[in-house]
Amino acid sequence: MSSLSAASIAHSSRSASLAGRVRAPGDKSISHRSLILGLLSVGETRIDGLLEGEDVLATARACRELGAEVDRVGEGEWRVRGVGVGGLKSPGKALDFGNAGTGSRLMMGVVAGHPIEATFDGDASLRSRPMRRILDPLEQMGATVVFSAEGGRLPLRLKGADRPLPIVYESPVPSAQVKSAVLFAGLNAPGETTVIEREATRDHTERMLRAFGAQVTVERRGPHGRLIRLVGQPELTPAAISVPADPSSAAFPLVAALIVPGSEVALDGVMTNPLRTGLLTTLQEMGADIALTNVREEGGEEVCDLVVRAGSLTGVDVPPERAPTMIDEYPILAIAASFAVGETRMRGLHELRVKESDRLAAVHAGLLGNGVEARIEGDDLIVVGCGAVPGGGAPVTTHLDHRIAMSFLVMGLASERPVAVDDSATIATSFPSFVPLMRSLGALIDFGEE
Ligand SMILES: O=C(O)C1=C[C@@H](OP(=O)(O)O)[C@@H](O)[C@H](O)C1
Ligand SMILES: C=C(OP(=O)(O)O)C(=O)O
Repeated sequence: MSSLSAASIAHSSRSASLAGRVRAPGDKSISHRSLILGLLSVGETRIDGLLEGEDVLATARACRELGAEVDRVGEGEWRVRGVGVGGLKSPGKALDFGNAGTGSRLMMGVVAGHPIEATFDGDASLRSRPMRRILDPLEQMGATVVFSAEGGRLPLRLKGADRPLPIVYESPVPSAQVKSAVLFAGLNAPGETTVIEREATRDHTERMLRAFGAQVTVERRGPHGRLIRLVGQPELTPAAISVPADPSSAAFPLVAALIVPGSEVALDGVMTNPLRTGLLTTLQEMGADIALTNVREEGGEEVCDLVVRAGSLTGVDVPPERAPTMIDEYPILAIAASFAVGETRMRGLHELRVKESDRLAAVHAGLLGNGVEARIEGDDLIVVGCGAVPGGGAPVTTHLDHRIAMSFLVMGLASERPVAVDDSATIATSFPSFVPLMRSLGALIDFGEE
């Protein structure tokens, strides 16, 4: 362990049964979009339950640079006084999005639809991620890349279109970020902007645009796809947004409760938008004891309280078409799968290779190191659970990836020996309260080497 930087090493150790009732922080996707739609409306948008993670804070700073007044008035309570579609100004300095794919890509769409210029930058992880998938449609709409690193990567400077063209765009990748960037650019284009997706991805942009007064229609297209139409140049009116708890963050205490024997944990107000529930479906197929109680609506989304009890799990086959509904949850599913009896095959995970890290490789390496049999076949990850407690004991390299850090810290709560991650600071990008929340349930997580 001596090769790891001491500052943010963390480790988790085998814990007694977890118990309690907690609420995961606000949804990251909705938090980014709340600020951006606030910027694009005229008047005051009031946000409650905003995720105050590093990724979202970078979006808040970018909104200020582009002309909005953005104020924090209490814990998770924010006010945005926007400038309206068409009213943005060029930022005086580079927009630094840190680790955030969503913030940077959605904001590229916003800038592309305005006659302004902005430089986008980020950390080493974000600088390595592909941006061509976003730049291709935005160039078709009239935006220009003034400069970029190799392959269209960050840092890059984008000049927005003087008169953005409404386009019909069929995305070659299943990505809510691509869809949202095109729709945000289309807001300032005359006429109808259309996005066709072969596989439906999270629809928060569509739902929230409607809540802010834009005309958006959605049709089914093929067995899994959708066609989305947006009428450009609306006057967006501010909305009051109550951000529901993030299912992608709730996934960590959820899986911890399943694998630590004797646990019973309640997770309050978890969003159950059907395009985000792939992990719940999969865990239930594995035999997990998860009750969905008190189903209700919050902030235009269905939410419920989950009651989770530890128990045995069985390996399953996860079909590729489910990937968009659980794309960020595969690392923690792989941890659940290592405690299950039998093989879990997760199919069609090519998109995992271009997240904050190559998650397919990072998960595979972490599992092997900690004594779990796993293999990669093409785009599939196969985890061979033997129904027993994994050995643990090996340090995990997180590659600036918050979900790798949290997943392996969960693994250590039920492994024979502690599991350490080399960088827990990265967790603050999406779940700054992860360690205290997990400790409040009884999880043994500590900083430094064990
Ligand atoms: O639109 C969003 O809020 C997100 C979309 C997904 O990315 P892709 O669009 O690259 O699949 C997801 O991985 C990310 O955490 C959040
Ligand atoms: C992929 C993720 O986020 P982003 O693309 O916004 O960096 C994530 O949070 O798992």
